[in-house]
Formats: sequence, C-alpha cells, structure tokens
Amino acid sequence: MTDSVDDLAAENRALRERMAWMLEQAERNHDIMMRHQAFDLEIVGAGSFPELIGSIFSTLPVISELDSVTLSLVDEGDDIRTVMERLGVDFAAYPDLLFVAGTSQLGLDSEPKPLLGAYDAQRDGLRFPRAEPPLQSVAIVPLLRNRRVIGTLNLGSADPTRFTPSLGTDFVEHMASIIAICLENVISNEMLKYIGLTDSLTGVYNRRYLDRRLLEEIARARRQSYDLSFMYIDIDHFKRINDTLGHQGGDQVLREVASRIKGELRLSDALARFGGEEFVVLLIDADLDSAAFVAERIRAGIATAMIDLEGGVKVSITGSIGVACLSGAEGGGDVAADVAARELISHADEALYQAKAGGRNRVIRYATH
Ligand SMILES: Nc1nc2c(ncn2[C@@H]2O[C@H](COP(=O)(O)OP(=O)(O)OP(=O)(O)O)[C@@H](O)[C@H]2O)c(=O)[nH]1
Repeated sequence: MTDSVDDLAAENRALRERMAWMLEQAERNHDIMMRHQAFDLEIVGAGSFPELIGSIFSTLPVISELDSVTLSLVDEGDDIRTVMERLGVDFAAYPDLLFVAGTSQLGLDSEPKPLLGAYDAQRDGLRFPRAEPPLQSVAIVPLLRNRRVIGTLNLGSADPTRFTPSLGTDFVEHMASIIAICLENVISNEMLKYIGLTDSLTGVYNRRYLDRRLLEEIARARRQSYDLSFMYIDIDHFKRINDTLGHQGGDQVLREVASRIKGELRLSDALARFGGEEFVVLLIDADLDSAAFVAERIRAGIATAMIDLEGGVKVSITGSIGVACLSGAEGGGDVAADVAARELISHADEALYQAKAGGRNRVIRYATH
C-alpha cells in the first residue's frame, strides 16, 4: 500500500516536473515568437538600405541567440555597391555584409534549399569572416525572390546541436523570405532614389540633387564656419561640336568632360550636370583661392588632351569656368540658406559670363565689388 502511494507520489512529482518543463518551453517559444514578430515589424519598416542591414545585424543575433549572422548578396556588375556608395553608404561599417558576383558563388545546391549542419572552416570560413567564439554549426538559408536567388542569410552558432541536418527548416525559411522581400524593396527604392538624383547621360548628379545638397552644405558650413565654393563650367562652342559631330558625338564629349572634371575632385566635392553643356561643382571647405586652383586644373584637363570619339575621330575642346565662394567667416550673413544658395550660384554664373566674354578657355573668380 505504502509502496503504491509512494509510486503515485513519485509519478505525480514527475508529471508535475514534466508539466513545468513544458510550460517553460511554451513560454520560451512564445517569447521567441514575440521577439521575431517584433523583428519582422522592425525590418518591414526599415526606410533605407543601411537601416535594414543595421537591424538585421544588430537585432537578429540577439533575438535568435546566435553567435554570428552574415548576409551574402549577389551583386552582378557591382550595381548595388556602386549605387549605395554613391548614396553615401559606408560599407566598412558592415563587415558582415558580403557580396558575390554570381549565384554560383553562394555555395548552394542546384535546388536552393537551406543547408544546416556542422561548421566547416573551408566551406564556411568566407561566409563568417569574423565569427567569435568559433562556430560549431551553421544554417545557410537562400534568400529567394520570385524563385530567383538574391543571396543567402548565414546563421552561425557555437552550439554544435543548434543546426543539424535533421532540423526542420520552416522557421529559418520564413525568416529568410521576409528578409529577402525587405532587401529587394529597399534596394529598388535606393535605386529609384539614385536614378532621381543623377543625370542618365553622364552618371553625375543632377540639378535636383545639387540644389538639395547645397542647402544642407550651407547649413553645415555655417555651423562649422568653413568656406564653400561653387564652380560653373561650360563647354565652349558646344553647338559647333553638335553641328559637326552630331548629337551622339556631342553626348560622348559630355561624358568625357564629366569624367575629366571628376578626376580633379575630392570625394567630398559634388559634381552635377545642370543641363545642356553646363556642369557645376560644389567644393566643401574650399576658399576662393583653392577653388580657383582646382578650376584651373579642370580647365587644363579639358583643354590639354584631345577627346577620342568612336570611329577614330579626335576632337579638341575647351571650357570656361566661373568660381564663387561663400565665406565661412561671414557665415553667409543673415540671409536664409536658400537665398545664400541662389546668390552663390548666380555669382558663379556671373563669373562664367565674364570668362566667356573675356575670350573663353579661362577661369574667372567672382569679385565682390
Ligand atoms: N549632344 C548634346 N547636346 C546638348 C545636350 N543638351 C544641350 N545640348 C546642346 O548644347 C548646345 C549649347 O549651345 P549654346 O548654349 O549656344 O552655347 P555654345 O555653343 O556652347 O557656346 P558658348 O557657351 O557661348 O561657348 C546646343 O547646341 C544644345 O543643343 C545634350 O544632352 N547632348
């Protein structure tokens, strides 16, 4: 009798313990689900590429209790990288964001399915360039959009039992599908942004971008008391080039001139095509003397070497440049930033007019009377 009571009590205890464990698991799963739901909302709401990537790298390892999370993205022709860099993304800040030139370099099977199992230094080393502590198991999950593989989400754990080949993949696949949608969305948004801010013929910025940037830079230059300079560059007798070489020849000249101007600038300077054969340059932290010095280099760069056009034709051209400066010492006076911007542009334009009137192929500085 006592035995059976004892047995019952033991069984009861065991059942209670099991129940407590199950409750704990259920609570833990609920917790994980809630954290993932919050993560889904966070990434769906990301407004830009850096914001999305930042969320993935900072939040996902924490909520999933992973030791390493990296992304490999397919970037044929370096388009994504080029555009993001032009939009100011600093890739050095995202060492876990990796690019490959084609899907074949993702290391997936021909049927793109998640690969789960033990960490293999030879196979996975490149996917987890900075894994610390050393990884023991990994999940390589394809990022798919309309059956196209756009990359992989790489999850690494120091726990050898975390990812095993027999583990179900629904959860990681769901996570990867949301990440893939978000990635595609932000990348196309950033591409559209880029197209809206650049000149399709030459690839340099357009007027819309420069007008906006100029306002931001004026505000910053005032806060930090440095000089801003502005350059108006106009190709001389461009109409003749079009007349003799045709519009296509003229377009080639515009592209070459844009590239020669760019070659003389610092990364912080902004070059834009204002339309037609007019280019402008905004130079950050440059007084009138240094801007005129750069302008002189640009003038020489345009005039010195002949331009090779398709079909073996060579053409020699020159450009006229007007330079003006907004002094940091004055802080642009009391006028509003948009008024200061218009003044700066019109001063450079006035100097350009003088350069044209004075015989072209020259640099003229705007002089305050
Ligand atoms: N090929 C090409 N030509 C363009 C483009 N936009 C404007 N143009 C041409 O640029 C020329 C500008 O000529 P003008 O403004 O008269 O000046 P210019 O001949 O350069 O003479 P100056 O500026 O006085 O030295 C016109 O023939 C326009 O048709 C373009 O996108 N491509």
